[in-house]
Amino acid sequence: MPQLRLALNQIDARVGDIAGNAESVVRWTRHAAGQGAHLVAFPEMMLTGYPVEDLALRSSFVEASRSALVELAGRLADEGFGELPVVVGYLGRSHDARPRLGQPAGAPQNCAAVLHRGKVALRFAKHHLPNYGVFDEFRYFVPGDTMPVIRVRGVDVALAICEDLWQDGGRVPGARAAGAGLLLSVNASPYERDKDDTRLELVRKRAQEAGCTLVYLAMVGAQDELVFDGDTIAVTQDGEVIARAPQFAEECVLLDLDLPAAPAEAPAGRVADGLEIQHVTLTAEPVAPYAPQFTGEVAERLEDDAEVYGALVTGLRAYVEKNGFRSVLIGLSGGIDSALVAAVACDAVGAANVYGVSMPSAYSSDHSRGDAADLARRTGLNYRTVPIAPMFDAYMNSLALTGLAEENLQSRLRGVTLMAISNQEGHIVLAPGNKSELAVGYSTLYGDSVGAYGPIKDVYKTTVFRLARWRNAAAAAQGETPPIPENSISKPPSAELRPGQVDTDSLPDYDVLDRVLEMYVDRDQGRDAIVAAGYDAELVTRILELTDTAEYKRRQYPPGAKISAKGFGKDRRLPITNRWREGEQTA
Ligand SMILES: Nc1ncnc2c1ncn2[C@@H]1O[C@H](COP(=O)(O)OP(=O)(O)OC[C@H]2O[C@@H]([n+]3cccc(C(=O)O)c3)[C@H](O)[C@@H]2O)[C@@H](O)[C@H]1O
Ligand SMILES: Nc1ncnc2c1ncn2[C@@H]1O[C@H](COP(=O)(O)OP(=O)(O)OP(=O)(O)O)[C@@H](O)[C@H]1O
Ligand SMILES: NC(=O)CC[C@H](N)C(=O)O
Repeated sequence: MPQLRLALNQIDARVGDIAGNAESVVRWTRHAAGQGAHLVAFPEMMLTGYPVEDLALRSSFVEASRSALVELAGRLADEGFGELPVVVGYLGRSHDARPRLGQPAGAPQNCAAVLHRGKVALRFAKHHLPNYGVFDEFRYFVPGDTMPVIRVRGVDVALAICEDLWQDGGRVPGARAAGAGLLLSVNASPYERDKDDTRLELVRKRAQEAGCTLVYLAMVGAQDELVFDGDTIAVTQDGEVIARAPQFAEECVLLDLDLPAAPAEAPAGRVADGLEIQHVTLTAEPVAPYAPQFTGEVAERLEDDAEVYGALVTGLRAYVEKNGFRSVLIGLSGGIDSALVAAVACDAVGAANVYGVSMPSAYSSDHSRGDAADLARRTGLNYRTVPIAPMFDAYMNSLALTGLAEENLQSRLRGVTLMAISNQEGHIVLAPGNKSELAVGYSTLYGDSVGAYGPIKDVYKTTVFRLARWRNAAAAAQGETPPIPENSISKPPSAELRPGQVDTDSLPDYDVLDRVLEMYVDRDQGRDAIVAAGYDAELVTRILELTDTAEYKRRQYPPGAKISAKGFGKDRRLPITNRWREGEQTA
């Protein structure tokens, strides 16, 4: 039986940094070559990063990606890796896979190529384009119409790109029809809670359908709101997991596989969905001395809270680093939200790069100030106090505000103070709002909602509590100081904008609120369905109305890591100006 050593590079790419990403490909290929790999693979759109959004519509960017691919092929050969086939994702054009003489280069495509002996040996494009949730690929790309198969050391390897596995038809049955011995899919699949279980089931099912071993190579890292959790998987055609990479970590997964020999005659013709087989034999590679060594490791899965927390850390770290910052700034109230954000920030960029500011007003309780200072001591973040009372008094002398206007002024003075320190010292401001608050508009525009990035904007308040407890327990289990003061977790949440204020003055208990919001926001259920699930009709109407009328606030909120199936970003697009009110039509 022929044997292949695969090098599956579960790595990050930076959107728009074509030269830097090409450099990564060279560096990781060098490592793979040193490990005796026979076939090297990189994630979907490795060369450009993913998703490139409207950059795909700009010719200069598409052409830069296409020419970088050709240069990269030459560079790999110059560096001595020419005999090693390298599969790399890039942004291409519709005629790349099948050039048509005398015709323009065509529409943008989500492509991958096999680089070998200094040349682009094969190019192909994603056949199934995702166009739901956060994906808009019909806006940018036209689908690929070939079934790519490469023969490497006597094994026929069929190739696919991400969504090609998620939809029926196309490349999975195509791989079976082409008689492939291995199906290799390169991916950039954004994180959502529990998606690893869905992916595993999918990959198992598709391996059975393809009738061969299936290798699913994932991207890791983050881009704006999307987190890529890794989770590279290899399964046999019976669905047995033979390798699984760790979550949230860059890694070259080396895997030795015994695979069926390809038939003497290369497959040809059309297969599922009319895909035309594009077969390339990568001949005459020297057969290096080979002994199976990497039989596959199955990394332990993180439990649910650890996984969500890992996603928040990965998302924030990538945002800070990829945008050229080193440090972050947070208003510390002593409450749970800012405390969790601070803990995530310390894990993401190191406590030495986290700056916290306590900004007490006349209504700030002693325990709040004490809890903020305690958080700073526990984590080691940089801490200072800037009282807002003198600024508040100056405004009040000029404006004589009352009620909500007076309350919100405190929040806005804190926002201005944070942005002023950000400008002066170069830290980016983190907005501490959670998903429950964002849903019902429980935050002050240009006040506590200022910031560059909202690390917990897709985390419901009940999960905020759970994650805080989990993070403290994880620290205690390792003999470290738990970062979050117990008092920040146990006291009733309060905005402290007027004497004795608590969140439950304006909102239902978070347990109830979050369950209703999950039905409305995450599952798009209507008022009647939610009431039928056993919730008070009046309460449901109020929560839904608050949610509908807060769209304008959400649109002005900073980006932040998506951890749910439906975050307040590209996943949920609603009109701001919108007269539709759930339930009114049945009243
Ligand atoms: N459809 C629409 N499109 C565009 N703008 C719209 C709008 N509707 C109102 N607006 C504007 O929005 C303004 C109202 O929004 P905004 O100024 O935010 O004020 P508002 O939402 O009225 O008040 C802020 C709420 O957040 C609560 N809160 C909770 C937790 C923390 C904090 C904190 O600050 O630390 C605050 C606070 O207790 C209060 O209930 C209006 O004055 C109007 O200018
Ligand atoms: N006294 C304060 N000093 C510094 N920042 C503050 C202060 N009060 C409020 N903030 C900022 O405004 C944000 C919103 O306040 P809010 O009370 O909603 O959240 P929290 O205090 O973190 O959590 P909780 O809702 O559990 O009290 C805080 O997270 C914090 O960033
Ligand atoms: N990049 C892609 O094609 C991703 C789509 C796929 N359904 C996923 O979420 O994993």
